[in-house]
Amino acid sequence: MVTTADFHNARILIVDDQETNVQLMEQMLREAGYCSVTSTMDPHSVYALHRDNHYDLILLDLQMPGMDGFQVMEKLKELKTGDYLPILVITAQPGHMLRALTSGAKDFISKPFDMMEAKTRIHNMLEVRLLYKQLEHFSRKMASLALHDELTGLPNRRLLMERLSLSIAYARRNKRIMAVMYLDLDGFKLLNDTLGHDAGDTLLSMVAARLVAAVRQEDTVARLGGDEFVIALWELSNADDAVDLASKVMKAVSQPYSIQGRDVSMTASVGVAIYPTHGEDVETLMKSADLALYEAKRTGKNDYRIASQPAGDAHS
Ligand SMILES: Nc1nc2c(ncn2[C@@H]2O[C@H](COP(=O)(O)OP(=O)(O)OP(=O)(O)O)[C@@H](O)[C@H]2O)c(=O)[nH]1
Repeated sequence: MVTTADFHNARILIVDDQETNVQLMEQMLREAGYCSVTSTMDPHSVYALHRDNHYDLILLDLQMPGMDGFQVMEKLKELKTGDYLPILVITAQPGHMLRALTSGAKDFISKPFDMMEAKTRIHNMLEVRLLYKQLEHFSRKMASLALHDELTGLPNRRLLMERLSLSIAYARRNKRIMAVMYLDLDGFKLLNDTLGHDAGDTLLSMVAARLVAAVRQEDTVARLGGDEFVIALWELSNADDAVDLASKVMKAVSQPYSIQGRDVSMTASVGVAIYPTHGEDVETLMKSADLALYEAKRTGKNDYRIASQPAGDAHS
């Protein structure tokens, strides 16, 4: 829904070579409650102004010397943002209306204009533009939610799988090694039970930030849900790097936390699987890392284990 505040804060640009017209329009918009109104008398500046300010409405005079409104609209199309161009043309020539509409204008106001009609057309156009922006924002959010964990903002399982596939393909082609690190917090349930779910959420977000800080930018830190995280290590120089990284990640997690004014300690268990030794595809690598993690948990937690063999071979 578009609120009154959205309307009042809408960014409006007036483009007219006649100062009196600009003043009249500015006054009308100000009286109607619009707070973010700017103007230009130079049609050549509209392209750069809109590129930088993303106006919600451009009130465009069609007859201007040097560059007319039609040329301004052509130029604006070069922005190629796939965006809705919010142009309302103002013209004294009835013959220009159809041409303006087919050139990209969304609506028009005829000069001399009736105040009420002009205000209503401006309001209606802004409503469409603001709804369009909300829809865009919403669909971006939905797309991001489909691939990210809402609490921590980290990639979710789906995005992790995509990144792992890419990482394995890269390692295979370049004859490199990469690794999957599976991490699960120790005794997280107790923290939830004693300090509450909100404190648990805060800790999960803090752990996420520490994991991201502990690895390289090209690595992927994902949250699978609950207190389970997986790190896809894009490329390793040698298998020993995985051991160093497991220690580094565990150390990062086990630094004290301050949550709701209390000092909280937490540790993690880690299982590591290395491509190609412990698996040559996503599924086997994940399974190998999971089994190694299970081993670290079983033998006392707060420790890491490197997989011993590809997951599928464990039962053979
Ligand atoms: N605060 C919070 N808790 C969650 C969330 N998702 C899952 N949990 C809780 O996380 C806990 C994870 O359980 P476990 O991993 O089995 O518990 P644990 O105490 O860490 O056990 P170990 O791994 O054996 O050390 C459960 O209590 C879940 O209810 C969440 O988004 N936020």
